[in-house]
Amino acid sequence: MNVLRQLQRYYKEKMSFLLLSVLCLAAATALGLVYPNLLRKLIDEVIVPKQFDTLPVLALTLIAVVILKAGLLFLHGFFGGRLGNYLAYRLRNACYEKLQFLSFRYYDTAKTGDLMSRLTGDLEAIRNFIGFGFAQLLNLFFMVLFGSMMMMSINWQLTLISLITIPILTFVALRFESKIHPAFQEMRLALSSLTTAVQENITGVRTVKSFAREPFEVDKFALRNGRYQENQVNAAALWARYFPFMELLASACIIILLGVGGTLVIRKALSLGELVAFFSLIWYIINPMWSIGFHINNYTQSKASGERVMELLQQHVDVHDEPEAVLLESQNVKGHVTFDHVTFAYGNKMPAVVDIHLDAPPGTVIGILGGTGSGKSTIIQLLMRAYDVNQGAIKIDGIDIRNIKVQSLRSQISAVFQETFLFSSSIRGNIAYGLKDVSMDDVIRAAQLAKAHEFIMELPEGYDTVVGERGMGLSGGQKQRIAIARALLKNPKILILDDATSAVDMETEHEIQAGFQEVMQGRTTFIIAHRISSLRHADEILVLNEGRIVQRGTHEQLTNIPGPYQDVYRIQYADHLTRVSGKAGGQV
Ligand SMILES: Nc1ncnc2c1ncn2[C@@H]1O[C@H](COP(=O)(O)OP(=O)(O)OP(=O)(O)O)[C@@H](O)[C@H]1O
Repeated sequence: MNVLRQLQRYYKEKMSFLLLSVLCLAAATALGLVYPNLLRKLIDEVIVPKQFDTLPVLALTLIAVVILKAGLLFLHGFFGGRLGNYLAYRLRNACYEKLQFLSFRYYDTAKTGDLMSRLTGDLEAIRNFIGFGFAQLLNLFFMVLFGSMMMMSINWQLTLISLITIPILTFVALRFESKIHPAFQEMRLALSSLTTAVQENITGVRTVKSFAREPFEVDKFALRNGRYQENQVNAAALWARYFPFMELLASACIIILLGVGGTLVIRKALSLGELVAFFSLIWYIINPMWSIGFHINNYTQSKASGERVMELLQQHVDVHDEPEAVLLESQNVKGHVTFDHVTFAYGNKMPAVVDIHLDAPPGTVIGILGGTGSGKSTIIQLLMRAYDVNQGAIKIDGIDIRNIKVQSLRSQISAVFQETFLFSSSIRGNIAYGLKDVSMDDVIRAAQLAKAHEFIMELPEGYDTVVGERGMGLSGGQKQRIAIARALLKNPKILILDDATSAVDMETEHEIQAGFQEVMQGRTTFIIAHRISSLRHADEILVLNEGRIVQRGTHEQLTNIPGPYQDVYRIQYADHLTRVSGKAGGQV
């Protein structure tokens, strides 16, 4: 019950619903005991002595009991439903909130399909158990307790003899529980691997098709589907063995009761009415034993689900606000960024960046150039505090970013990445993402600066055009321009362009950059680019190799000294340089 106890904090305000639901069910169960008593009275006091005058009273009592019991069962369902849905609602919100605040480190390895199945299937199992299963499991106990007490009051010897197989039933049920629980855990894992396969396939459908990997994907899915099926079959085999055995034991109870009870009636040690009442009461013991498997199964499923949901909710958030963290007020932030000998490694890997040292006073433009995997994006990720540095410190206006509230830090930074994510909403909504009270004029101005306005106006519904999931229907360059407009509209103190213009042609890039010059006055900008043309106006350019800064300086300085920057410059400007030197040669 440990995990279910942990879940209590999500429904403790509605604990009264749980109590009411259990009470109503227990009362309905207790009321059910009136039936065998009525039967006994009917046989012993009406039918056998032929005293029919009490029949109407008995009939009316029966009707009243039926109505009352129905009312109690309704209330059990009502309170249970309210409780289960309240818990599911709270858990869903809590999980979603957790997902928002979990750090990038978690998402480096998280699987979308697995998370989706926690938020759907697992939550549903918990909702069912807390809403109904728990009360019903308790009710089994009440049924056995009330039933055996009543039977004892009629004839305790017959009760003990009839219930002789009950310990064996309990033992079998508990053994079954210990086997079905791991089987269910396996099943849930297999299901989440199945949903992960579907989700990844849909997300990466273009890649799959372009590599003609459909047959491979089908086989991969079939393999996982096979594993899921195998798990289902294993669980079904457990059930299949369990049920006949339980039936055998239950039937043994009935046979013993009929044999011994019948003999007692013949010897007049028991009345016929008592035997019939006994026969009806024994189901108060057998029925719970029958369904104990189902309820235990329900319990184990929700326990496994609870563990998976709690595992998500208890994930450590490694980037979080320190108690004394300060809030950055937009109007006071200058945007002075410093990296003080920063070193960082992802997990146990080799450091991705080593001893990075830089000073970017407000309004400066820092260019970062380097080969693939040289650590350019890592520098940016660290500045946004996606990860905490291992050594050194990053400061904004002299404050270590670990001492700044994460949200207020990120609200001062706008980043445009190489890969643009667009939400399935209108273009206007995408540009104004995360901002409140933005006027249409501001949205248009940002789009104009990002050179997106013209193509947006050509779309069927202009700024109200709804883009498909992940921006389907737009070209890579168009998506990038929308992302740039989004970043510009935020009006940040620090702007990061991480290969942000890689998907637009040189001419558009030039135009966008001209726009940047205008809006980036007084803002600190980091530009990561592979094209020298994007970096040449930077105040300082850092050249990275294997996580270390191997060259730094302005474009003019770096082109004049031999080194990687000059090499890249020569390659990218080969045509231009040949033309220039050709002209110079001709003139000589
Ligand atoms: N989330 C991550 N988890 C583990 N290792 C990572 C992660 N992101 C990057 N790395 C590793 O860190 C190193 C630096 O990566 P980074 O993304 O900073 O390079 P980059 O210079 O931006 O490359 P590119 O130009 O290809 O984008 C690489 O060795 C990369 O494999």
